[in-house]
Amino acid sequence: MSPLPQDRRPVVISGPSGVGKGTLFKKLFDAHKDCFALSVSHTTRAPRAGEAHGVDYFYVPHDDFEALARADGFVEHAKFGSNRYGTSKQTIADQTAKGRVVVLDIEMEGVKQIKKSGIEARYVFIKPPSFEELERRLRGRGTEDEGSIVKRLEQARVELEFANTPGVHDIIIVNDNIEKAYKELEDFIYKPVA
Ligand SMILES: Nc1ncnc2c1ncn2[C@@H]1O[C@H](COP(=O)(O)OP(=O)(O)OP(=O)(O)O)[C@@H](O)[C@H]1O
Repeated sequence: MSPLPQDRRPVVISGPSGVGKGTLFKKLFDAHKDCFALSVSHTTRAPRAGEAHGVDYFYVPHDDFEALARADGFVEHAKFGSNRYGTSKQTIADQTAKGRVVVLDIEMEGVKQIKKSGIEARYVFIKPPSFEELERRLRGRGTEDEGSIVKRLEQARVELEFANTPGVHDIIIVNDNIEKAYKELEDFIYKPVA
């Protein structure tokens, strides 16, 4: 079995949509079986076909979500459209208790909230080699309609600007060559604790 990283703090991975976050953490999970757990978020939206409770999301009624938010049960939460999304403190604690290092795939506002919450975590930002390449990947993935692509690219500009703020992230990895980017991510996560 692959060893756990010495540093057990949750790893927060952010970066613009289409930059390759999912591709990178899937490689990490495949290479190190049973070492990591992707944090499952809570949401008030209805499950889509093929999605499962506890796997893709924890699907909860609006009232339950609000109650948990009031009880300070989330490390970060946000509203997209009419639905709420959030990462519960309990989910992180449960996975950590199982001996896994929790990986959070989170957008910029969530990163800001986690930083404010004072929770111990490591922050990784994945950057595209260029804006044009990001657009090519988003289009190439074929999952988004034109409106969604335009929105994601606008948001990408904001996120890339935010990532320039000194001290926000512990490492910024340019995902140009996937193997090279993966190696950088793995080296960072497995860096011995000083
Ligand atoms: N280094 C790379 N070179 C070329 N293509 C890549 C590279 N890394 C990822 N891709 C491709 O780019 C597309 C977007 O990758 P992925 O879905 O992992 O992005 P993401 O950051 O997780 O996006 P989202 O935030 O929308 O979930 C995919 O089609 C993926 O195969």
